[in-house]
Amino acid sequence: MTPLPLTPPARPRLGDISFLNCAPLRWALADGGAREDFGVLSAPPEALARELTRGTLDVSPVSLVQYLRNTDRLMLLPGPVIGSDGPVLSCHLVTRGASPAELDGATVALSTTSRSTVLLVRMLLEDFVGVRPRYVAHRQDLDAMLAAADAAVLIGDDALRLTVAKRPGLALHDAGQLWRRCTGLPMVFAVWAVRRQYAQERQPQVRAVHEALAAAVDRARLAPLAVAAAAHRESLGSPAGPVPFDVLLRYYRAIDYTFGKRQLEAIREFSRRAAAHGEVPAGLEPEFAPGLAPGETGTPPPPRPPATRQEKENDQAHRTVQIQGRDHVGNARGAGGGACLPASGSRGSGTA
Ligand SMILES: C=C(O[C@@H]1C=C(C(=O)O)C=C[C@H]1O)C(=O)O
Repeated sequence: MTPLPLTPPARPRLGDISFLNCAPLRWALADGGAREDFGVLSAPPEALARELTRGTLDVSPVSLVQYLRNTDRLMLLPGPVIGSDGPVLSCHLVTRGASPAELDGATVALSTTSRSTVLLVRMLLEDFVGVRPRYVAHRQDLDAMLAAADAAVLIGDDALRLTVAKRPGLALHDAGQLWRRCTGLPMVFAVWAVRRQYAQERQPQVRAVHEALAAAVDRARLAPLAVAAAAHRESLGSPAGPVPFDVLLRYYRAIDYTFGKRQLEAIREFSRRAAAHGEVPAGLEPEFAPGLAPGETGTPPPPRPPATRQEKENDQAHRTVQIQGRDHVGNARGAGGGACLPASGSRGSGTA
């Protein structure tokens, strides 16, 4: 008879993005009682990617670009993802009123907190609009970024707060919405990745993490009011001030944790474009942890609320784009190079 181990196997060590985009999962893991099954580290995405590749975390959400740059060490969980099928509300190109087409030769400050959105915006500007800005990496601080540059790309709670704060003269261009307009695809900003070695040696643990996350996504979807209330309480502790409850309700209708066929297609499209820019290796194919079949994570999201007049107009504009010519990585793009992008941003009060 094999003796029982004296100590139980170490709990899987999970990363948790310390932004409001993961508040629904924090709430649901705690509410469902699964939180105690894991060791959890909450940190910004770039710190989580560092810890995961160093081996001090086992499974973590990481920026899509960080996954694509580390496929030799990481594998994918087939869900959840942090994505949006349209505006995401928390990943913006911010200008002083300029449209993307007016940024040729301009300086754009790129937040060092982001890996995916900063590359996404560069690809949108260069591949779809056809402008060539100059880029500077900058700590995420909007005022300092706009003092040093003509435009800034920022993500997370700082960007979400901008969609509610009235900042006269500023135009917000939602990165999720721009990508959707230009490609017709959802955007996947972050994925849950597992260390390759851990995925191979600890299949039952990886399965348990995946199941707990899928159950958390389901639990959060069924309780939008409790989720928004919990996120609002979290935001009360921030020096930047609370995010209103109704904004959070809207935010969690925009954020989509689903990992289905369209998200896989979106990852492939992003990866292909990023490779054409020399930012990730060419020819990558997403690889899932052994034993975990890709499929939809959780139940389908609830139907979207009826479109506003503005959204209907945007949609109409998207449908009437004439596809003409090819961009420099060989993709069809709209007439005039930037036809899938709006002529000007929404000034002062955000895109939502
Ligand atoms: C939607 C978001 O997703 C994120 C965007 C990331 C990026 O741009 O690299 C990384 C992780 C996620 O936090 C957000 O932060 O607002």
